[in-house]
Amino acid sequence: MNTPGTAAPVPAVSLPEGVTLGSAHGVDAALVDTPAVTATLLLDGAHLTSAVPAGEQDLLWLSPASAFGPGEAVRGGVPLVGPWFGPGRDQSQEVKHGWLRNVRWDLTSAERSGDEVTLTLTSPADRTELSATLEVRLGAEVSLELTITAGEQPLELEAALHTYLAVGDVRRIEIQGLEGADYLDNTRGLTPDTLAHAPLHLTEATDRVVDSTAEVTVVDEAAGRRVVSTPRGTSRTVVWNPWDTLVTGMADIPDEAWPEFVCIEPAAAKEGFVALEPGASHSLGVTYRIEH
Ligand SMILES: O=P(O)(O)OC[C@H]1O[C@@H](O)[C@H](O)[C@@H](O)[C@@H]1O
Repeated sequence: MNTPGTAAPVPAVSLPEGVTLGSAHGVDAALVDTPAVTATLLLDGAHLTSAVPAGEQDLLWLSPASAFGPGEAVRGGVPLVGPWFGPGRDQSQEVKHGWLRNVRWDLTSAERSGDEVTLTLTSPADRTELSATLEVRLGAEVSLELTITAGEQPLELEAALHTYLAVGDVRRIEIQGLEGADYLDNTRGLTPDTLAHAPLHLTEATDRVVDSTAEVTVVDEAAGRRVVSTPRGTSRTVVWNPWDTLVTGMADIPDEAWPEFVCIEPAAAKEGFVALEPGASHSLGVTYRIEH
């Protein structure tokens, strides 16, 4: 077995042209480079940290101050949240957002069709309360599908794809698709509220669990693009940015970097959790498309 960051891991699966196993940020990673896309996926947390469709800027933001390595929660990209969200529905969990992002995953398949690559990873077998599979499709569009299967006990599953979308300036984006939806405001102790019947513009620290399964479009004038986020198998969409007020308490985001991202998180969270009988599965996914 390799020590992360010292040598390329030996692939247990055959890798198509355009996919290599190597190192990124000092840890083991699957690296994708085809005419359609370049991407980096860390095996710690099955964490997609970069996805650059040809001719585009990175879909994803990654903090220059992020930690990397076994057990670390990477700041940016697409952290996998689950099997609970935040502190859990009863607020009792010490590890925020669950453990999926803190464990090492196995790359179990890498396939290429044309210039599109699909990577499949599985959660470690010693976590028996559930097994999880992440399928990441990388091409002109970027798609993730997280499937969770309960172990021998019923599982009240919360999960999210905690995507950090890179934006030109979060103060100038427009978020379309959530108009009129109910939400819980996590900056006000989960107070229930309702979004206006108008596109959303962020003006302050925002942490909202929105009761919506709709497609969301982030209109990013500063970057000259729109990012369309199409969720599947979700019950909620979380919108988060710490702004200048909350970023000061976060060691892994430089104080001046908060305008560079918005988290739009397809989720099954809070009362939108999924009740799984032993052995039953649920899939939650999202597809990203960049438009001009
Ligand atoms: O710092 P973490 O654990 O990655 O979480 C970041 C944010 O993630 C969001 O999903 C939560 O709604 C926020 O409350 C939280 O602050």
